Amino acid sequence: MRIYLAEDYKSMSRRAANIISAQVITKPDSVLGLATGGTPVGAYQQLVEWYKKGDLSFAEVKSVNLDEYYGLSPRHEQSYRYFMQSNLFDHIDIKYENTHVLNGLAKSPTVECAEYNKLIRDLGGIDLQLLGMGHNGHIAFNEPGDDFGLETHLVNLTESTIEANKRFFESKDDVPRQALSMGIKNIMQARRILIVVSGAAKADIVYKAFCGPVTKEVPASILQLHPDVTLVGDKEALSKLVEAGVPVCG
Ligand SMILES: O=P(O)(O)OC[C@H]1O[C@](O)(CO)[C@@H](O)[C@@H]1O
Repeated sequence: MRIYLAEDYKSMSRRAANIISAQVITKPDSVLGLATGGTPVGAYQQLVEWYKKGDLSFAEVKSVNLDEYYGLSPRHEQSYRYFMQSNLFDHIDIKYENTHVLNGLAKSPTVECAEYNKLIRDLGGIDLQLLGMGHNGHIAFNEPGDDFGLETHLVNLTESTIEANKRFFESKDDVPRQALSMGIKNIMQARRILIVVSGAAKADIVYKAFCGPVTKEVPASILQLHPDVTLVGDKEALSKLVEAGVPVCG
């Protein structure tokens, strides 16, 4: 695993965007696994900036997103489809039909999830998977205790995730209680993984995930077993790793 320590959120975002753009430049038809949440927003802004300068094209890129709230329409401002359009897709030359986000209004979550697994396989798998990490160690919406062997599935969100995400909604009651999410198995099958973390509130869970035991109670800890993971974080989020003497690159 490579760990990059960045001075602040902006340089963390720039480093993450560098890794994504290197993937796209070296393989223009890459399949990118994309993430939502607050942390990757800066990396998406940086990619848009480089695209606008003419340094980067996503014309052949295909994308699959990690997750979507179950019950939200893609047009809902807090849906992850909406997030991806407004933070990235609407500003670059990726083709809409090459972008894939789970359908939060699917009548049958079972069918939707099975089709998504098939889609990922038909695309040839994910070249680079971008991840954020929840305060309880979740990746995508794989919550503590979820089976590591699961593929895309319907998840009941934990109280801690609902609490953390209520900032995006008018009230806590508006936060959906379920989501469709890629499973740990889909994530671990990606060829490369890039995980971004920011802020002091993530320091403890980052330490547990990367220095603690691999356990279902900390879903991100499974990443210790992936052969190609890059962790990019700012000083605050990586502080406990640094204190423990884990080697990091600047
Ligand atoms: O980057 P943030 O906003 O801390 O979110 C962390 C994680 O939580 C989620 O937003 C889901 O709650 C994930 O998509 C993300 O990886």
